[in-house]
Amino acid sequence: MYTNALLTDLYQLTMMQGLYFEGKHNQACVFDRYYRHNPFSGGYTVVAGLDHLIEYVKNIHFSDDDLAYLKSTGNFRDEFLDYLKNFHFTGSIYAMPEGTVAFPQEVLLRVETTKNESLLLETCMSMIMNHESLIATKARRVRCVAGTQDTLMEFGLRRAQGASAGVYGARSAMIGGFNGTSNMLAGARFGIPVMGTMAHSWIMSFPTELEAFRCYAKHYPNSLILLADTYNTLKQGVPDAITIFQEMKDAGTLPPFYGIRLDSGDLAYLSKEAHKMFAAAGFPDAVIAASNDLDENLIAQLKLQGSTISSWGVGTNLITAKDSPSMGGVFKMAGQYENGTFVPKIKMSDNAEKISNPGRKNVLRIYDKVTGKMKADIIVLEGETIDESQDLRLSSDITPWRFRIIPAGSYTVRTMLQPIFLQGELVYQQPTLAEIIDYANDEIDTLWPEYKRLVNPEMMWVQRSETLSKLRHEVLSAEAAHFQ
Ligand SMILES: Nc1ncnc2c1ncn2[C@@H]1O[C@H](COP(=O)(O)OP(=O)(O)OP(=O)(O)O)[C@@H](O)[C@H]1O
Ligand SMILES: O=P(O)(O)OC[C@H]1O[C@H](OP(=O)(O)OP(=O)(O)O)[C@H](O)[C@@H]1O
Ligand SMILES: O=C(O)c1cccnc1
Repeated sequence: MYTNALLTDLYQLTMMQGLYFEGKHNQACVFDRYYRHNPFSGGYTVVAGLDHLIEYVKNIHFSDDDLAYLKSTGNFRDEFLDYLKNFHFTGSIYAMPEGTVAFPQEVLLRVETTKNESLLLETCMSMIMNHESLIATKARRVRCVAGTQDTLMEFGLRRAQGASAGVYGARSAMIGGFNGTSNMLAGARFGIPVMGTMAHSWIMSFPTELEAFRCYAKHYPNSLILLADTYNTLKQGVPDAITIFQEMKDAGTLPPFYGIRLDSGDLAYLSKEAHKMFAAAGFPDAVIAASNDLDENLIAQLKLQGSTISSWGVGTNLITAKDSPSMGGVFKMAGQYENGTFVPKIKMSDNAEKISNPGRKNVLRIYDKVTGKMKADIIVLEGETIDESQDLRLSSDITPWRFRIIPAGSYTVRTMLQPIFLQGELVYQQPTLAEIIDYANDEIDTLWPEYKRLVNPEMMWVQRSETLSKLRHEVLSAEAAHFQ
């Protein structure tokens, strides 16, 4: 059987073989994972994918079939393939927990291990974390406009780009604040509440819509969301739903949660009219659910238009992150050990934004002590601390004339990267999905609304510490000296 060790790019394996024959494969090094722009032109990213990444790292090894395939490509020598037989992860990983809100340029995850292990991890790690963080962020944007009371149902499996995207996307949607999914495999694997209504095919399978509704109510009297738009929503769907609700009310079987789903037409208008009709018939608490290519922008629009929808099915636009379909997280080397000494490394670029930060780093998050809201993130060298009893000066090394003083005693500091693996051992107590969801909900509350708005959000202040700026300047100058 092939394993996920092959879930990588050819060049990682050819570089690994090259380093192996050069005797450099076990050279210790440090890699950082970070990204440069928030997806959806938003103000934040919700970190997700760590659980999946841990499974991948724990299990990484080459099977006989993997090795036979590598040999068959003609690129790899027997001695290297023998070395791969015992390959496993021996290093350390530090990461922001799932559900954390994060910002461009900051280290989301740091890997300290051998060169070859770092190379092998890069592709799959990036794939997992880019995808899951993207979907969690999209879901959070939807939750932010839906408010805390509305129900959000993830309906995207049929439009997902493959099984993995559907299943892990459903889990990420939960981290982003959804209430449940229609995806049964995600429900089974992650314990996510499964939710759903019915398809148009159910309605079309009966001589009349009324019979379709009545039959559904007979089999599922406790979860009764009737799809009301198959023929004519206001002239037939809603009146038929009222007939069924009345029959159940008369029989004393009307469940506490009942209503309709709209899947076409003007959702604002139809929901308002349907609500009026339900209220007039004595069913003011009938739930109105809606779907149809929804996303955070449409939901915000529908709310502005006074829709009475309180349950939203969101599929395609969420599961494919349609308006921002990839997250550009990268994995860059920040340094390596040469003859026992750590040598910080930098990736140069003509584009200043793309020049990487050297060294072993962490992120310190500054919160207002009274409000608990986030004020800034400072990318520091590992081990750097901030004394909360001193004034804190926030200023960027790019625009040093712009600065802000945070008075002593008015702020708290939190270290963002937590140890996940140490010397190959998993040391992280993996939270349950329910715990991650609670944490993610608390995390988003640390942002003022200005950072969460859909359009032109405020950008979180992220800066390098003075020590890191100095190191970066030194490494940059030393590199530049080579070609002067
Ligand atoms: N009041 C509204 N304001 C803004 N957008 C809306 C409103 N009502 C619906 N929409 C959105 O408009 C898009 C198109 O809706 P429309 O009803 O034309 O869909 P449709 O799938 O073409 O309908 P049908 O299934 O009847 O062909 C959908 O994304 C839908 O969510
Ligand atoms: O619109 P999305 O956000 O992608 O949400 C999922 C969509 O999937 C279903 O439609 P589909 O036409 O596939 O099947 P149906 O016959 O059940 O409506 C459902 O009715 C939603 O419209
Ligand atoms: O249960 C539903 O209503 C549902 C599930 C998947 C896709 N669309 C709708």
